[in-house]
Amino acid sequence: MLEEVERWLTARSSKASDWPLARLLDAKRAAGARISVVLPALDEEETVGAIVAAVREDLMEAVPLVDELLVVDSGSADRTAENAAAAGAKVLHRDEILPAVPSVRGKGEVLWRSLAATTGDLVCFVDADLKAFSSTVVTGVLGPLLSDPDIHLVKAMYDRPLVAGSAVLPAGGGRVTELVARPILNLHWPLLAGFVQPLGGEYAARRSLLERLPFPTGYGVETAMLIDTLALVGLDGMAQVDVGVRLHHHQDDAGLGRMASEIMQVAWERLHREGRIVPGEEAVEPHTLMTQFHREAEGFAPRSTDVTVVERPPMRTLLRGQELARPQASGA
Ligand SMILES: O=c1ccn([C@@H]2O[C@H](COP(=O)(O)OP(=O)(O)O[C@H]3O[C@H](CO)[C@@H](O)[C@H](O)[C@H]3O)[C@@H](O)[C@H]2O)c(=O)[nH]1
Ligand SMILES: O=C(O)[C@H](O)COP(=O)(O)O
Repeated sequence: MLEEVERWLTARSSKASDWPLARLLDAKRAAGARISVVLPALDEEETVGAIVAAVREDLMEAVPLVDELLVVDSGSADRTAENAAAAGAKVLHRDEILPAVPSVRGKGEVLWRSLAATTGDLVCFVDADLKAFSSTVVTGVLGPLLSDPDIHLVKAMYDRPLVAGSAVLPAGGGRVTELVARPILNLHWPLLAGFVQPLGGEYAARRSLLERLPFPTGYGVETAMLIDTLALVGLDGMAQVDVGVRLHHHQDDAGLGRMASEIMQVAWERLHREGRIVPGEEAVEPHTLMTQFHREAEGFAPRSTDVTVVERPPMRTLLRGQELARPQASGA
């Protein structure tokens, strides 16, 4: 590990219990900051309601910490939107935000759109598939931002059990993190090697940072955010907070393979932008049709999926000079 990372780990790591509510409320009042919590959600009817209810009850009704709670529906076919609204969130379908810009699929797309539909100076993102959720995830990642103006992005860190059938193994989750993202970051951005959960979906940031970042529309969004934030604010502008244990819905191996491809593309693209990959005379673009196999009665059947990464420009460039019509939300 680089010495700088060792120093950063000591200086910029904390625990959720280091950030009690009373301290955050004082800091929020002093800073005059508004706080938005955003959940990106695609077919999360089983879990979204409990997460919304916890944030609403603990951080909006019991105390005035969170000012705005938005679920962005990423095109769900189930009752995600209804359940989120019933639990007390504002709910917007991705197509209702910036309607003049046609939507594409993906998590990064809805995170990007959420910036145009929220007003918080601080924005906290939380995945909508978390089980046994505690609102200390939100207070934890807000803590360093509320108490230190030099911090711009705070990621949650946690243990990652792996649920396999009815068994819950205490570790082993975060397979793409361990097999793809961590090796890439260590190889090419060793300053980011101290992040325990670089891919985690629970983090908070200043709007002033988020609106300056490009957003890959899919699962490359967290990898891009770490690399681009490092370039914009430096390692000391980032922090991480231990929030305990995280249980979530696991994707199958094929889904994780496609996620890994997107993460690799986002990383290669940034190496290219940083001038670290110099193309030969005949540059060859990556082949972005990914072939995977499944067993059928006759043998292995190939299935190809387009894993092309689309990138949205920094929201600031889009909003500049434009009057944004804030969309009407369903639910509270
Ligand atoms: O097209 C999509 C896909 C996902 N989601 C939501 O995004 C969140 C995370 O998606 P999920 O499929 O559960 O991701 P993971 O397999 O858990 O992937 C991990 O790694 C990804 C890559 O960094 C991160 O985006 C995730 O937040 C992180 O949990 C969930 O609320 C999803 O409903 C969308 O809104 N739209
Ligand atoms: O962060 C990751 O590596 C992916 O979300 C996969 O996580 P899982 O192995 O816990 O499903």
